[in-house]
Amino acid sequence: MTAIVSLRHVSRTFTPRRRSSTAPAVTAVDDVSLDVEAGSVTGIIGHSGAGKSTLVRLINALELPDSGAVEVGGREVTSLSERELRRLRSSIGMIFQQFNLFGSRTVEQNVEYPLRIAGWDRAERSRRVAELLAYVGMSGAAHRFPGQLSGGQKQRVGIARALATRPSLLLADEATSALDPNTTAEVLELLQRVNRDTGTTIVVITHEMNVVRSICDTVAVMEHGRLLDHGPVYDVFAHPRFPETRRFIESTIQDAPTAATIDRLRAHHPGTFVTVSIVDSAAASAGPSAQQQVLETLARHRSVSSGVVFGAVVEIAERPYGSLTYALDGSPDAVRALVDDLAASTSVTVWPAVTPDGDAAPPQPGGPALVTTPDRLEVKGGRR
Ligand SMILES: Nc1ncnc2c1ncn2[C@@H]1O[C@H](COP(=O)(O)OP(=O)(O)OP(=O)(O)O)[C@@H](O)[C@H]1O
Repeated sequence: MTAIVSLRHVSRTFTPRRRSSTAPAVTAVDDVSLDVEAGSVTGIIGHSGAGKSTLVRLINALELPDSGAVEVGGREVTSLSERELRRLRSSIGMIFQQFNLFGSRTVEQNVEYPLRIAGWDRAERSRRVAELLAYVGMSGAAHRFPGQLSGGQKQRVGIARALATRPSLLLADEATSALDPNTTAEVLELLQRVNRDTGTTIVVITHEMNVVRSICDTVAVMEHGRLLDHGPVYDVFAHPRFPETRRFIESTIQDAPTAATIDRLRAHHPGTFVTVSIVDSAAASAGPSAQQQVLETLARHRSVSSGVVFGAVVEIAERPYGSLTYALDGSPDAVRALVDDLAASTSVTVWPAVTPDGDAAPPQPGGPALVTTPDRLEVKGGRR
């Protein structure tokens, strides 16, 4: 794999313009090293102020780093002349949250604009514009003005315009943040199609993990200018190293039942509740039904009866991710042995047991649950 963008220890600090200002300097990007692989869809996720837009401006050379190296297409940006910088900028497609279309020009003229700047002749321009509008499903709106379009349609035009000169890199800065969920899904699908059809590398800047989960194959999490987790999307979801990343994941996926859900389920199901993770285990590649078969076989062997009471499984990067929760009924020793069997290959959460009179034995419902993994045994805290 080759990197189309390579950042090495890049920092950018903004100092107040006026000497008299008491505002502190802000390090918007702080010692970031990151490769964007050619042909990938890479997500950069972070809250407002994390430094995402500054990172984008460093990639398209609208900002230069105070220290570190930014390489785009194999060329170090600080070594480029003003003319080369302009050429680099125009070779990168950009789409924006607020679309940035010319309100006084038609859809067709908006898409044609970068081709004019790049010096394409009239016949070529008109062929290319027709092709692009057909590709984004906007042929019927060629003579309309942006003010007559919905947000989703405006973004389709924005994408057509960004692709006009066939850039190898497309930067999408919060491209779906102004759109409703259905329109967001349509625009993300279009971006994914662009990536698959043309091999264009796409860098998606977002504060929504849902966007990352939908189309990215790699993700970088930013906070206070620093890069936290970074890697293939599935790996970051499966093994977040930072609590901020975990919180982003929880904002898009409920990958296990909450203690309150467990309490509700107990009203209908007896037995010991265990939540078995479908992450990074053999079952993760084979899917939830394979995991269920494994559990049923082990349960029969231990004379424990089992039934699924809750499932939280989604697909990430075309692999299943989440958990299944079972009610296990059998002697305490047999259940314990079964949990040990399961924990040999994946992470297992044992929810507090229930006493014969129906109350949860200590620890109380909502209290700690015992988590067993192949290499650790720990008590997991409180209500989630
Ligand atoms: N030109 C500038 N001058 C001074 N401070 C700036 C400048 N650009 C960015 N900053 C500061 O740098 C920090 C990071 O800003 P940046 O816009 O890169 O974050 P972001 O993650 O894109 O946030 P948002 O999603 O709100 O745009 C913020 O504290 C911001 O105020």
